[in-house]
Amino acid sequence: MLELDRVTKRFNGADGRAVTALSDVSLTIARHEMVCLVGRSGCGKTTTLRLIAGLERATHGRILLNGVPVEGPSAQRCVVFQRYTLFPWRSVLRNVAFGLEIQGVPKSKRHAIARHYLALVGLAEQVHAFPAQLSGGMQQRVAVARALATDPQVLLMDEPFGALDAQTRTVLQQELIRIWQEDRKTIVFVTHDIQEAALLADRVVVMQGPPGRIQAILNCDLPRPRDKGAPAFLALCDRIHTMLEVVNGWN
Ligand SMILES: Nc1ncnc2c1ncn2[C@@H]1O[C@H](COP(=O)(O)OP(=O)(O)OP(=O)(O)O)[C@@H](O)[C@H]1O
Repeated sequence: MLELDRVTKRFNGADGRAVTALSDVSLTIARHEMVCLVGRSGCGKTTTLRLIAGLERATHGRILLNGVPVEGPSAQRCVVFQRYTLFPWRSVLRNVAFGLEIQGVPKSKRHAIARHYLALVGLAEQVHAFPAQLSGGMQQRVAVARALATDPQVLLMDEPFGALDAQTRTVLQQELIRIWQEDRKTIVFVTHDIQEAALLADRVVVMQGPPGRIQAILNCDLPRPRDKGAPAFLALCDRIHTMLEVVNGWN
């Protein structure tokens, strides 16, 4: 469904020298797949997401969604960033309805859709609150609901739970799996957290860089829900850890 075909991305660095953020990266992602990108800071994970989102253009190579080249942002490819990027002056309901408003969906319909997704992320009671009245975890749920409300084919998540405490993070991971199983989106998820990758992914893509490259891909075929205490889960975490260690010299 989603194909990165020999993608290279260069930026002009602060010192005027070119930085190769990605070098010749190829990856094919199936419909309904959950793929996690892992790797040390600077290896090109965010750049990969931004290219898929159409927020950046590849220097070389192509990105195809259903065979059609990605040439700019689209409601079909929605990003959830690490920090909740809500409009502070809009209520929760109107934040979630924003993308639909842009698409010209009538008010009653867009509010009904927004309420549906807010209920899905457990915020049915908070529809009239403003972002500043919510906790960080709640704001991030709103961001997830907003991304889902426009029914994108691909959800791009850039460490969406990275700023949250461990307990809230666990709740949102479980919710994301539930929503993904119900909604069957294709998800590309960036994380630094090995447990998170093991919990979520169908495949873990290990990157190294700069220049960013894919060094290894690991299939995670444990049935869901995955039990973090189960020996098979711990073995999977260990395999991801070992791959990162081998690729990046982590320990
Ligand atoms: N707009 C930009 N201008 C110049 N260089 C950039 C730009 N965006 C990214 N880079 C460089 O490209 C490389 C990859 O950055 P990227 O943000 O994709 O890495 P990352 O793996 O997401 O890192 P992190 O885990 O720290 O978020 C880095 O060397 C970074 O400095």
